[in-house]
Amino acid sequence: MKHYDCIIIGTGPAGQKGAIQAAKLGKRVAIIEKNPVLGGAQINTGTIPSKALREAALYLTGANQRGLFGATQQVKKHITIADLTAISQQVIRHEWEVIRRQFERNGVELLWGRAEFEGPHLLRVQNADSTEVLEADKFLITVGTKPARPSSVPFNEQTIFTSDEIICLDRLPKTMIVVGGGVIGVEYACIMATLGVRVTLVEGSNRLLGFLDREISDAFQYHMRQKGITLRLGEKVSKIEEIEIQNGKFHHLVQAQLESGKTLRAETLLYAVGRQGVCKALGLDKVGIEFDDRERLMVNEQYQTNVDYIYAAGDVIGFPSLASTAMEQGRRAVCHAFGVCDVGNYNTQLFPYGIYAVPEISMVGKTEEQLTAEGIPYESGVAHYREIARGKLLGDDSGMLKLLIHQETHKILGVHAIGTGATELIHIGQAVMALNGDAEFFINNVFNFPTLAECYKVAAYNGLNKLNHVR
Ligand SMILES: Cc1cc2nc3c(=O)[nH]c(=O)nc-3n(C[C@H](O)[C@H](O)[C@H](O)COP(=O)(O)OP(=O)(O)OC[C@H]3O[C@@H](n4cnc5c(N)ncnc54)[C@H](O)[C@@H]3O)c2cc1C
Ligand SMILES: NC(=O)c1ccc[n+]([C@@H]2O[C@H](COP(=O)([O-])OP(=O)(O)OC[C@H]3O[C@@H](n4cnc5c(N)ncnc54)[C@H](O)[C@@H]3O)[C@@H](O)[C@H]2O)c1
Repeated sequence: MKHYDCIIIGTGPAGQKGAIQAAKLGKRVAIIEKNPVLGGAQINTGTIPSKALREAALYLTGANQRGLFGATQQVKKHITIADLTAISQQVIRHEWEVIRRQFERNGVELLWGRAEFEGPHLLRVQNADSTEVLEADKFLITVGTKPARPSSVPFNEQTIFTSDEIICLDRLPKTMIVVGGGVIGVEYACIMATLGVRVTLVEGSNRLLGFLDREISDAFQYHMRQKGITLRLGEKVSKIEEIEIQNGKFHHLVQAQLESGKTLRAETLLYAVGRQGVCKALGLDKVGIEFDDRERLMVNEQYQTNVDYIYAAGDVIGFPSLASTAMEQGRRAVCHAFGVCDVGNYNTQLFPYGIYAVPEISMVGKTEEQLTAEGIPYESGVAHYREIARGKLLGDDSGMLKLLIHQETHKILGVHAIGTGATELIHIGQAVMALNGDAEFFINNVFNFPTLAECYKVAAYNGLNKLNHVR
């Protein structure tokens, strides 16, 4: 029987970074993957495909150029699904290769098959050709999640689908209903609307992306409506079915019945109401680990499950369920497993959110609503892209960046941005916050010009000027 120092289950971002970290510590490490491709949701169905589709849509339609050059910059008149998928497949293939080479270079053994615990320290790996039982001192479970697929929804992969299948559509529909206004729902609604698809988005709560600062989510909802997206907020879908109507000729449509009595019809429907774990298949009863009703695992601050030699990281442990945080969790879990304590301070509250909608949104730290609820005195400082030279050059007149500044200490408590480059811009604020910086940092330092980073200066002036009147 082969023996390893560490076995990692799943090659998504949490597994990848955990495996490389274990190899760098000189450990004998194997990583197991049940799918025929590497990279998990990050590379194959989630982060990279959706972001590649977004880039392709923005480029081919010229949507990111319109402000400055007018609406005539469309690169291609009739955009086909083949144009879009060609671009994302190219990126996906490149990413597979990057991961494969990283494993090879670092001596990580890659084994293909479905992993299942057989007993303490024993894991069975089964594929179409063979079954093998492996032994290890430590394990890291990074099996991720899959889209929720209730049996009441008649999924057919072509007109009623989840985010796993949207990237395999064989044609661009004229109309789409998106059920769920979480990050997946809003990102795809924006991409499709950019491509000229008429989108109706149904969200159960009264507001999209309720974790965002209210001013930003209000601005975003305005943008979505401006793009022609119909928002049905505070509405729940009670029934989804395929129907056939005769209107001169036969049309196959999808019909969504809302609890309020409304009926929606479209050519296609994306169902994006959250994700579900895959722990049932792991044989966790053999090692004494339990999971919750959504098949998520509980871990402590070191990412240990209740069985101390079995760790878990990434989406399988729930919030915040991001590729970015999954990578760091995987690395930290392995460091702890092998007694490496010097992994640097990590403020688990201070990770950024990047939402690749159109426009981009990003945030780090607290929102105005949270600070108010916690009784923390703050002032806001705002910069609008239209008053920043780089914003004008980019043709983005509606972007903005907001700093939340402590009224007494001037420390930065939160940064919120919407507009071009928001997901990159946020890291300047994140670094200043992590280093316990204040608004004066932005005033007293010189930034490249013209850049969007100037927003930080303008927002700091704006906030500090307001505070001068409070003294
Ligand atoms: C549409 C979409 C867009 C997203 N966009 C972003 C984004 O822009 N930014 C961001 O940070 N995050 C984004 N995410 C979230 C991100 O993709 C996930 O947080 C991340 O992939 C989780 O990584 P993971 O390693 O935990 O699991 P996964 O990436 O899900 O990988 C788990 C792997 O484990 C394998 N596996 C499962 N069970 C077994 C088993 N029994 N044996 C062997 N292998 C097994 C699976 O096949 C899979 O390859 C997005 C997600 C989706 C769905
Ligand atoms: N850019 C990014 O970082 C990014 C992008 C995509 C996905 N993700 C990750 O993927 C995970 C899953 O995303 P998601 O959007 O599927 O889930 P989610 O849980 O974030 O959102 C689901 C939404 O559906 C709504 N909903 C539920 N039932 C409904 C019904 N019957 N009718 C109408 N609305 C209903 C909920 O109110 C909720 O707003 C997230 O946790 C996120 O972290 C991240």
